[in-house]
Amino acid sequence: MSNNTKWLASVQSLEEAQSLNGCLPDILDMKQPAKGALGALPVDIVEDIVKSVSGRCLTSATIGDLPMQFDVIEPAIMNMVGTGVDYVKIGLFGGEEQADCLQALTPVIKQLTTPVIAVIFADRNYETDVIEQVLKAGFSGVMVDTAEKNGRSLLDLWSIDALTAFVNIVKNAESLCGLAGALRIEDIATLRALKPDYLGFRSALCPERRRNASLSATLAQTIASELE
Ligand SMILES: O=C[C@H](O)COP(=O)(O)O
Repeated sequence: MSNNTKWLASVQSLEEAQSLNGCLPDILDMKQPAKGALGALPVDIVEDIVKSVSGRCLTSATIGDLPMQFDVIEPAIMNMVGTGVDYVKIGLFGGEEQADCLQALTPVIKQLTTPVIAVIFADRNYETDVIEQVLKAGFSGVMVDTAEKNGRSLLDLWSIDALTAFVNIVKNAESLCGLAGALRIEDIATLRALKPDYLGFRSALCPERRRNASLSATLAQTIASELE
């Protein structure tokens, strides 16, 4: 919720996390890109990374690309909370069950001390009041990302007007606001001008934007410098 846009880097292993020791992001995010947009890493790997980071930056972890069913999502949130991560991120993949699932999750999310971030997707369809539903459900932040990792970026899918409206609604609700989705280093200046709290990166950290490959600390350094 500050005026300076920070950055989030998604890593898929302890080795990748340690390769960023010289230029840690504001949020070190843990996910398994090969398993989807928000593919989950095993909890023991998340625990190892949280220990290795040891409070030098914030951490987040995703729970996987899961159906919008309370009985599936609630235990996955609790498992990830148990790792000691600073934020848990859950993807809202849309569909008829989503509104009921959000309602059922509300008391769980509100009583957790670990903040939970909702991720919506620029390439999914939602009820028109989805952001309001998310804000009411007690999430500490809302990110927009892309569900299909097919090369189309957030800026290919949403206009600047739509992004501005999103950032303003989320920030006016005093909730954290993040933008992600195959962002390119060249997009940083445009997106930063909208004043989101975070920009999130995976593809841009990887040589040739191959998000399942290993990330490059040099690309991470470039992103960090752009955001300085
Ligand atoms: O949360 C940020 C995501 O990891 C972004 O991944 P991406 O840049 O490959 O779309």
